[in-house]
Amino acid sequence: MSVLETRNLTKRFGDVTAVDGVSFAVEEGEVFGFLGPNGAGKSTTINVLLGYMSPTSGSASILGHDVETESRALRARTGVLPENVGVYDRLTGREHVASAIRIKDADDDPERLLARVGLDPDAWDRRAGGYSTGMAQRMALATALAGDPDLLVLDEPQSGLDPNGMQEIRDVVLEEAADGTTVFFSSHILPEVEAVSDRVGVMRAGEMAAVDDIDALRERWTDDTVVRATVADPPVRPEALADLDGVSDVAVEGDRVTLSCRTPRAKGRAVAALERTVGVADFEVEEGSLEDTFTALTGGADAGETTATTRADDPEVSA
Ligand SMILES: Nc1ncnc2c1ncn2[C@@H]1O[C@H](COP(=O)(O)OP(=O)(O)OP(=O)(O)O)[C@@H](O)[C@H]1O
Repeated sequence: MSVLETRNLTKRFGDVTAVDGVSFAVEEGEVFGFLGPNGAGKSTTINVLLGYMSPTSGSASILGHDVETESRALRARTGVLPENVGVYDRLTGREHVASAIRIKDADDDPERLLARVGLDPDAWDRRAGGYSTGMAQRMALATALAGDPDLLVLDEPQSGLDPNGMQEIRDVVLEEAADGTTVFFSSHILPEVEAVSDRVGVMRAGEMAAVDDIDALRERWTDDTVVRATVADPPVRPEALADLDGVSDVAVEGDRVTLSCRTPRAKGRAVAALERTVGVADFEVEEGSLEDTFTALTGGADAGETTATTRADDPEVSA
């Protein structure tokens, strides 16, 4: 069952089309990474999904509830960590979490939730007005977890956190997913998305540029993986290697061979072929990263529509 679904979702602000006919679905129990450069339309999509603003056209549903007409029902089963966390300065962390539990009509223990997100117990009874950004972020995540939601929507959950804090968020996301919670995780921090997501959707200039699982995206969009080997017993015959499935380029210089491989299997085949024929004394592998994928899909972190990169041979990416 799709926990979250959009159909041709469009949101305009005057002349600006922030979200332009976006359709995608998030399935039950998956962690869906939502990527895109600044201004791509991620927050607007999330605001429409949570019923904070109406779409100009198209529709969306969460947990079977229409986001426009049944936003109250869907919010009861959804935990949200918004992009800009607002705190009530005079309330303590404990009071914030207790209030979220009350609103959800749940019976969680506030201390258990605060401990899960790594907020220092010394801070639980201090006013949140004095919290650092990272502390407020942790507290907000604890409120999002109140009532054991079926869907967690996390908008840039790691902003303001140190590496330790980012690791804690990652752990919470993975624990929630293991528990069957569906997680919609919006972030610019690519390694974090890569570490927790089953699939990713990449927005660019209001459109969904691609939706796929991370491995498939990487395979289609990153540069070749490069294998650099020193062989034990030259000379190397480049023709034999170039014939291997998935090997796109071979360069030989004395006992050094550089192979460009389209797929992980091609990499394995190439090293095995070298070992069989001339022996491998040493080798290193340079993998294409998700960073490259992201750049290829969006035309760079700050790119607008005009500089975005597209591939004419990819049916999922409109040029
Ligand atoms: N309330 C608004 N009024 C007018 N334009 C808006 C409004 N909200 C968003 N926009 C515009 O819509 C586009 C998409 O913005 P949005 O905030 O959804 O992108 P984003 O992907 O979340 O970016 P970021 O990662 O920087 O938060 C931008 O061009 C933005 O300027």
